[in-house]
Amino acid sequence: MFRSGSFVADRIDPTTAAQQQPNGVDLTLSAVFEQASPGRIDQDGKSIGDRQELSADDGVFRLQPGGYIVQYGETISIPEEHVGFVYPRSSLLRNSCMLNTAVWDAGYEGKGEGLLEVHHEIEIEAGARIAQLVLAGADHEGTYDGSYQGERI
Ligand SMILES: O=c1ccn([C@H]2C[C@H](O)[C@@H](COP(=O)(O)OP(=O)(O)OP(=O)(O)O)O2)c(=O)[nH]1
Repeated sequence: MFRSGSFVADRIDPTTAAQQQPNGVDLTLSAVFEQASPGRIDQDGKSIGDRQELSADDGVFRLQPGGYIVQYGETISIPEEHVGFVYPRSSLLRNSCMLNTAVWDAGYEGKGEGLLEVHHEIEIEAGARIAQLVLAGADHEGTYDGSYQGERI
């Protein structure tokens, strides 16, 4: 069962009333990066390539078509017996952009990242809402203990 927006809001810091939705909580855009060197995925391990942070122009990111790593402004705590999913705000895809996301594990805590695909030039204000986190009840063995645990908190 998916939990309500108010349940999700209690696991996100900070949150405002404007971020709370019926079924989840909106996440805001904190920082934008362009990948600058290759990463690597091995059978056992991985490394993340270098990246270059983009600066906002008068508080606005003006993004040309391409792929960008985005960081969210909120610390997310996925409670035990739950799994999290992040979806793009539909206004992004209505503007020819897409946010690619993965699974948010039980026990993870941190400010995560997503991949923003820009298919047509777009302007996004720093701090604007770009995504929504929902939480579903889930069985699991163990909790998240990987290299991203506690990132940026
Ligand atoms: O779109 C997403 C999805 C997940 N996460 C966070 C929460 C998740 O619990 C953590 C690790 O994700 P995952 O397990 O998919 O990463 P991995 O590449 O397998 O890393 P690890 O080896 O640490 O498990 O990253 C994000 O920041 N963005």
